Amino acid sequence: MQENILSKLPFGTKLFAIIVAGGSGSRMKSEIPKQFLPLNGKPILIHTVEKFLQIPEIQVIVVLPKSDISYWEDISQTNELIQSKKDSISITEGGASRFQSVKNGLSTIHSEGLVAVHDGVRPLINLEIIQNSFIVAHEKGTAVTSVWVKDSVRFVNNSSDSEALDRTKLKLVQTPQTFNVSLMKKAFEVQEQSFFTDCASVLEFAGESISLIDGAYENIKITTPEDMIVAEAFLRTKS
Ligand SMILES: Nc1ccn([C@@H]2O[C@H](COP(=O)(O)OP(=O)(O)OP(=O)(O)O)[C@@H](O)[C@H]2O)c(=O)n1
Ligand SMILES: C[C@](O)(CO)[C@H](O)COP(=O)(O)O
Repeated sequence: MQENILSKLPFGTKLFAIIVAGGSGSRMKSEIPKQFLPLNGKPILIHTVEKFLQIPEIQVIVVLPKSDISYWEDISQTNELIQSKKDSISITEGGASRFQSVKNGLSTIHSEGLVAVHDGVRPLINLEIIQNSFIVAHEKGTAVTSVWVKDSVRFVNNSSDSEALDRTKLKLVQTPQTFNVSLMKKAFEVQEQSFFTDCASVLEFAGESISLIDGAYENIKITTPEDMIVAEAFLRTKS
């Protein structure tokens, strides 16, 4: 049986997950928002929410565009796990940017604890990474999932000038990105900046140091159509 490493947290520590699914999926160019595309017969967002519901004591906040909330309610009605954990899930309206969507989710949290922010379109996340992110966020305040770059990388100065970067110093950032709730709330009081591509950049701007934890290469963000093929292939290896 798998060890529940979350039992190492102080008794009563409140755990939250903000699953951001408030985007429009413009790069996917699909008819329905990409978070609802079926992956092995089940909407991407349902796969993702199910992963977080594996933690018994968690409160999950799903952030969606206003126009998609009733669609989510329809599709989640037939999901046994989600129906059995209805009291552990709430829905919040998204904002114009990822930063705003996260901020809206965060504003629904009114107690101390730890909060994991995860892209609704990263359905291949696993329980071990989620649990580890909570443990490290408890110890250090921040825990940001990442993997080492595998390819060679070049920094492009302009169309005729680029230079090699040292890939042993480069990591790709994923989600979950997990934080102490009050640290995160304080950091998100700031005015939004154009370089806020994730929560780590917001916390860093607020002067916090970012602890990196190991992610997984399979924890891809479904962004463009070929990502669906990759995600389906990964899921097949698990069934
Ligand atoms: N206003 C926004 C924008 C993005 N997201 C969420 O942030 C995650 C990562 O964003 P991305 O993959 O870029 O999603 P989209 O913004 O939907 O896609 P695109 O950039 O191609 O339009 C997604 O789960 C997305 O739904 C969000 O909650 N609110
Ligand atoms: C948060 C993120 O998934 C980390 O890699 C990424 O920054 C989201 O970026 P996007 O432009 O919103 O897809």
